Amino acid sequence: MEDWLSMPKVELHAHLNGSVRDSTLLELASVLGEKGVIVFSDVEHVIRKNDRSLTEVFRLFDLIHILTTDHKVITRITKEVIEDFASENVVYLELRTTPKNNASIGMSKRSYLGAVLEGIKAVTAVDVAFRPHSSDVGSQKNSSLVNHTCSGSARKKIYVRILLSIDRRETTEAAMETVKLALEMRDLGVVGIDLSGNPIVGEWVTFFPALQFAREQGLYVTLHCGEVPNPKEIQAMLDFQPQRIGHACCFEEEEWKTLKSLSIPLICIMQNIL
Ligand SMILES: CNc1ncnc2c1ncn2[C@@H]1O[C@H](COP(=O)(O)O)[C@@H](O)[C@H]1O
Repeated sequence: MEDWLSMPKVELHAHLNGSVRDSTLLELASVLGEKGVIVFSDVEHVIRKNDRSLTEVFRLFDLIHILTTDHKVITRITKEVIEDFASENVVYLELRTTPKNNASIGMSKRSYLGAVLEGIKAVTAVDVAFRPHSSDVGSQKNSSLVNHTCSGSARKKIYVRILLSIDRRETTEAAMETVKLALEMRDLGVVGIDLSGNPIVGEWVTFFPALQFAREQGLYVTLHCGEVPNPKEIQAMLDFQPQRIGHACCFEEEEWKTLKSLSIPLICIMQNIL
């Protein structure tokens, strides 16, 4: 394990709310428990549990979203997640997250992303290089997001890029809003769009217009694909030819062949197996 930890790594499939420390989740749950929003003893074992079915995983995400839906908390978890990956010697981190609208607490997709960006800026334990869109390379915006040491001594450095996720529960309009936000925030390091969420929910036809628009505008697209057997959707996703595909654990032989012939990189196949 120590060899793995010391090795420099790239992390291409980290979901922000899927990477929160258990200790932070328990702390947040305890605060909400004290406020009477949730019953702590009902959720403690859900957080502490290790092996989960896909259904349990998505139930846990619903719980995590109750615990983390607040700008300050989003900023905090972003900072912690980056510092945790850096401490494991991840040198390049693609962090994906689903921008959320929640009018009851004054949260819009834009303000959610703002809280994420604040979290990146708040990292102090390591230097963060947060590359802007190529047209702005070398500009002030870039350097303001890189932490420097006064002494000049070598510090750990992590490159961070953001992907905005479309949740499969979302409508075409909501998906389009996320893509437009990604375009707007491109010079702040948003490099692409991800399609994720519970694989038994939603239809490809709902997300296709937004994903197509993202691609036309030059954003990279990565798709969660084949997490459950769904040959029609898998074919449509392969026809789309995204930059990356995640999971693919229910691919049939022909689908593997197509993936290989199209040279689409596959990421995160182990998550489902483990
Ligand atoms: C197990 N495999 C998976 N398959 C599909 N979607 C997944 C996932 N793991 C995570 N997510 C997606 O990431 C969200 C949590 O992070 P954010 O709120 O976006 O930061 C989940 O709600 C789900 O939409």
